[in-house]
Amino acid sequence: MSATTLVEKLWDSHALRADTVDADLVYVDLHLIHEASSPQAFDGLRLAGRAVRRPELTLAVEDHNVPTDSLTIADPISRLQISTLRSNCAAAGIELFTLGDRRQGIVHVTVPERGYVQPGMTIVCGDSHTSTLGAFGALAFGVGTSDVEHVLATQTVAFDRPRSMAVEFTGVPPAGVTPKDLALALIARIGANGANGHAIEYRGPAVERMSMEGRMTLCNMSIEAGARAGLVAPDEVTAGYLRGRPHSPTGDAWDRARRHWDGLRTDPLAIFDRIVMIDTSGLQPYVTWGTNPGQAVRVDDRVPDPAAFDTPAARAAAERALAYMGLEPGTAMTDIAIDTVFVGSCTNGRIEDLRAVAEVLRDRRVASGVRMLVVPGSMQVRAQAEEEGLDRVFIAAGAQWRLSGCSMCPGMNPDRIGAPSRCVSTSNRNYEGRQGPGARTHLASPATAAASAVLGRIAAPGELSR
Ligand SMILES: CC(C)[C@H](C(=O)O)[C@@H](O)C(=O)O
Ligand code: SF4
Repeated sequence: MSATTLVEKLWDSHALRADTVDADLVYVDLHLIHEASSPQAFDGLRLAGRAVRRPELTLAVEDHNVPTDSLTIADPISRLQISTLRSNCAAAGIELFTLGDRRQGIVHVTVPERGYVQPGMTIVCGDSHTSTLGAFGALAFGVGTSDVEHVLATQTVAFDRPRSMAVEFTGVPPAGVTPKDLALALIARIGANGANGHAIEYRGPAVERMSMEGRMTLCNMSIEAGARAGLVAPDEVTAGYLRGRPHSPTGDAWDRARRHWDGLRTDPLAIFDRIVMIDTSGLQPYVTWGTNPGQAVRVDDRVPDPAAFDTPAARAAAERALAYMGLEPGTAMTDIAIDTVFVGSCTNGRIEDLRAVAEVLRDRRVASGVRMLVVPGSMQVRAQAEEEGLDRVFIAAGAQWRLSGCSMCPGMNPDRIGAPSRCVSTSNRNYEGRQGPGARTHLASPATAAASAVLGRIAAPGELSR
């Protein structure tokens, strides 16, 4: 048998190879749904007179439209989205983590935390950042709403086989350089479309040493490089994370699962369509200056001059981005004043992220005139943070400590910011108006966001080292 990559192994064990049509038919082990992308899918199902094929392999979460300061949904559109999800799930017998439930949170944070996501699985959700779950050595990808309907009806999805790309992170990252910085550095290097059509396997010593939380951050951002999925081969770190979670296997089933997971790796002689190598020992914290995640520089660098870009398209994109962002070429990133800081999202709303923020904020204050929201990625993260006393650090510093949800990441709930706000955000998207009409977003790591909150301007975590 020829040597294969991990993605090929997962694909071959779940896909019916199509000879006559363009796409393969992939069996879905776990289907996740949320209120923002599922209503039309259920409508379609009803119109066609079909039932949900495998409700027990489907899980639903309320996350995009929920408020994070109250259990009451005041906004009528959000209320409708949520009540629609509730009635669809009740009618189909689908388990739902509702607002107020201790299992509620952002789908990509709470579901893996509960042990549902295991190596070797195929997982889809009508949400691009489903790639997060590839951190477990699963093939996890986002699908459109019409695909959600198809999965509900058949437990399969038609999909083109992705091309394979290896991203190898070597070396040891310097202090203050986090998985988010690795992701931003990668996208700055290859561009926001650099991995189009590919599934990225993250490898190398820096990934092997990374926690599951860090691997999820990395896989989450794969989409922002244009990739369809990102994944990491399962290892001891994966098993250590999964052991004892509510839905992890136990007893003999655990032993069998471990043996299965051991085989889930890329063969030594397997060939990737593309390989990118990045030495992490030379990296610094990154922050975006523009309106796509690839428009990023080191925090200690300057806003670039559009004239310096290679192609007319890149020059035009940079000019437009700078106009929207209200920035002048040559300005030091650390001279850019900010008024909002958002810590949270499926990229950086996990416990390690909150610990990193608390470490910076302890015995310090958020600068006057800066509004800072700290929003746990799940209610379990919230409970854990409170057990560790992190909430008290945030509140003492003057930040707001919230319930869980997508919050300020997508501008789809009350946590919106308006023009002319400038926000350092730990989320993953910075296009025009993403966090609210006219809002300007600078993507960065939790540590960078916290340092920026304290100094009232974009700042590197190292500027506040103790
Ligand atoms: C609303 C949802 C479909 C969307 C996505 O697909 O990613 C959202 O989560 C986002 O981050 O923009
Ligand atoms: S936190 Fe942001 S990126 Fe993640 S699922 Fe919610 S809206 Fe999408």
